[in-house]
Amino acid sequence: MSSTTKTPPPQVDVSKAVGFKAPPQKVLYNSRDLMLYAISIGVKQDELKFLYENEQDFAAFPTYPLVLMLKGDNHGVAVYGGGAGDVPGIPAFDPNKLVHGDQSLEVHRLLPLGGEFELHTTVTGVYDKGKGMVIERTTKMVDPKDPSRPYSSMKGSAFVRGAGGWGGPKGPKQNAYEPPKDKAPDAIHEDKTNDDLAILYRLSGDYNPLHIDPRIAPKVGFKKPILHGLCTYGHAAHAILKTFGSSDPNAFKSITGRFTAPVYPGDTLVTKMWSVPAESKDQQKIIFQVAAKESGQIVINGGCAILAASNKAPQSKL
Ligand SMILES: CCCCCCC[C@@H](O)CC(=O)SCCNC(=O)CCNC(=O)[C@H](O)C(C)(C)COP(=O)(O)OP(=O)(O)OC[C@H]1O[C@@H](n2cnc3c(N)ncnc32)[C@H](O)[C@@H]1OP(=O)(O)O
Repeated sequence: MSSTTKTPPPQVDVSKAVGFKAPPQKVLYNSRDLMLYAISIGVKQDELKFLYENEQDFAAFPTYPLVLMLKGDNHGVAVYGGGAGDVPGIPAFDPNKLVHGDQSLEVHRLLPLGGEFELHTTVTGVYDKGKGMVIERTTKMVDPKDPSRPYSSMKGSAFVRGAGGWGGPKGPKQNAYEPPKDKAPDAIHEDKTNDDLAILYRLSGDYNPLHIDPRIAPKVGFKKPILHGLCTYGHAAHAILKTFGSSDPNAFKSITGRFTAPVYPGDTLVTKMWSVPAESKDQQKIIFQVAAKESGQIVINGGCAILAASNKAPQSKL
């Protein structure tokens, strides 16, 4: 006879978890990794600089460092935000219940075309959201020979569904960027994704089975494997840089956004962009949202990117 028992809330010790510094994580990549990433975030042959190593201005797409946090082939398997019990004070949990929550990236220096680097990561927040637990990490990508000048800073959160209710802090409210009221987007970029996109994107290094294994996704409430959040995020970053930054990697300064609903491979990603006054005259500030056309759901909300100012008109102004 079967009986249903409610899973007890996890025993979380915030004081042990927050401030925990993970051991430096060695990461490496080469130009092939950069090209694979670029093609899987929707870059096409009209921007060969991200796809062809013989182009004079061949460059890394600026959001590439985000991939490194989850690049599995450095470890055999990637560590999904603490699921393996690698963070003191957070008991191991089912990694399939984890989804990517929020993400931001700040670019400090142009990325080299390859090499060996280190990620220095600190757990900066653990929150009880009732329906789930949020684990926030802040990571710097550095050259170990020159760690005082990081290439980028990244803050990301993992949302562990069903792991809330342990009486912990709720955390700060999201600093959500809202599109200006009553103003149509300045540009809209549509990307029809391929049904097999998650299978391609995972080769960048995030081998999470949630994105490929049809036996796992339904067990955790998805009708089929979902797309990697960072793949959708890359599509948005690409739409923004292409439209407002003339595809110049030097123009990309920062990006932030929250994953609000799952994307299924094959969905059409619709990135709406609003150019709003920036804090400095050297910058452009772009508020953005991404929706999946098929479900009609907003899949990235509260988005904002900062680019260097440009005197060129947006490429696909409506
Ligand atoms: C460094 C990080 C590394 C992470 C590793 C990632 C590995 C990858 O392989 C995994 C992935 O790529 S998964 C794919 C991308 N992510 C998704 O698809 C998630 C989509 N979002 C959802 O499903 C829901 O918003 C959901 C489920 C997230 C929340 O929905 P609900 O349960 O309905 O919650 P809601 O009622 O809307 O809000 C409750 C409280 O939670 C906060 N919150 C909501 N969405 C959040 C999110 N996305 N991130 C962080 N916090 C979030 C709300 O603010 C609310 O809290 P409060 O009351 O304090 O405001």
